[in-house]
Amino acid sequence: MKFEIIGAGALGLLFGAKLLNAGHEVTFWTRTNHQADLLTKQGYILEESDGSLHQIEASKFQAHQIKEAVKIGEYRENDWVFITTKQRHIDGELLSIIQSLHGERTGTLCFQNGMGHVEKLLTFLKGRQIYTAVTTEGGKRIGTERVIRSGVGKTTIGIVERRSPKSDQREAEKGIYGDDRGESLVNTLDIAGFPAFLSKDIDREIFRKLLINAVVNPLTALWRIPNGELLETEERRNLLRQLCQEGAAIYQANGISYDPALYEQVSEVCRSTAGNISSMLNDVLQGVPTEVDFINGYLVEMGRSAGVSAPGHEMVWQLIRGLPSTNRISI
Ligand SMILES: NC(=O)C1=CN([C@@H]2O[C@H](COP(=O)(O)OP(=O)(O)OC[C@H]3O[C@@H](n4cnc5c(N)ncnc54)[C@H](OP(=O)(O)O)[C@@H]3O)[C@@H](O)[C@H]2O)C=CC1
Ligand SMILES: CC(C)(CO)C(=O)C(=O)O
Repeated sequence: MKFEIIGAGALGLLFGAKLLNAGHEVTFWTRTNHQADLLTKQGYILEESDGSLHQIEASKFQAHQIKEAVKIGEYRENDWVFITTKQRHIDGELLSIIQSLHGERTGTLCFQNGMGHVEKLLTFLKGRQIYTAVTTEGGKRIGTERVIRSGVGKTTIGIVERRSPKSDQREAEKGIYGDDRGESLVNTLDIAGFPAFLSKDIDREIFRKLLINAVVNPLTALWRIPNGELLETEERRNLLRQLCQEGAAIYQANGISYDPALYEQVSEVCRSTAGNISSMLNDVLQGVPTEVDFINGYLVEMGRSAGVSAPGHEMVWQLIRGLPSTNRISI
């Protein structure tokens, strides 16, 4: 298969490496010319979860700056465009560039945590197949030259539909080739080494992950602790419980189904990813903007529109937004 990967960060490089090793064609589209140059000169290293190192030879793939896509990418005969940038990178400019990478039967798969990007994609890429991946894979990028797979996760994909009365068109598309295409991607990912599943109800997975991220990410980022340490004290567990309860009330008011054993589910994620630095803590430590607006911010707005207040989520949202980008005070 032919893959275009937009965003050669942690997740893009991880998926790209293993798809290349499985014999697929991969082109990386980077924000800067500098990164594309380095990748095409030196390749990069994948450090697997068992510590083994795999050199990804530069001769095996292409890498270009995204701005080149309009010139050289127009209507390529590709199978999939993977969007592996952060939420905040998906703006009008990127969306119109993404359009030029689509051939007749290209599918789009987006990997972002949080909410907001899907609606943008559905609006911009009208008539295209948009899939979402909900993944618990853990990728960490070290410079341009190395990506670490911190844990083997599970990747669930599904075709998304517009959450508005205009859903008829998407339903029709799904009927034509949606599930076949998804199934073939799931098999490809599985063979490449990513445990993958096709969901007929991807919204359920998306909302399940949204709540997990809304509870784990801001608290780990504020307390600067790995996920597992959230369960260590009564104070931390109490706040975890409060955020779960508020999330459940918001979902209930919006008619979104959720697992009643939410706290246990979140605790299980903390245990199974105990050593992980959450993506939000990682962003805070690197001094780059977090995805809190698309996670807790989104949840608070959902609550407001249904008349449900969520003081805990509102507070952690604002606390994260207010964090300084560097530690300026030393004693
Ligand atoms: N890492 C993980 O394990 C997981 C991540 N996710 C989600 O996946 C998404 C990506 O995460 P992650 O890979 O960690 O993020 P990274 O920050 O590592 O990667 C994002 C990449 O996108 C690039 N980029 C930014 N703007 C553009 C653009 N206009 N065109 C092309 N590339 C661009 C960035 O380039 P530059 O560095 O030059 O700015 C960067 O290389 C996030 O939404 C995250 O929530 C979900 C599950 C797990
Ligand atoms: C599941 C969790 C919390 C794992 O770290 C995650 O998705 C993240 O860090 O963004």
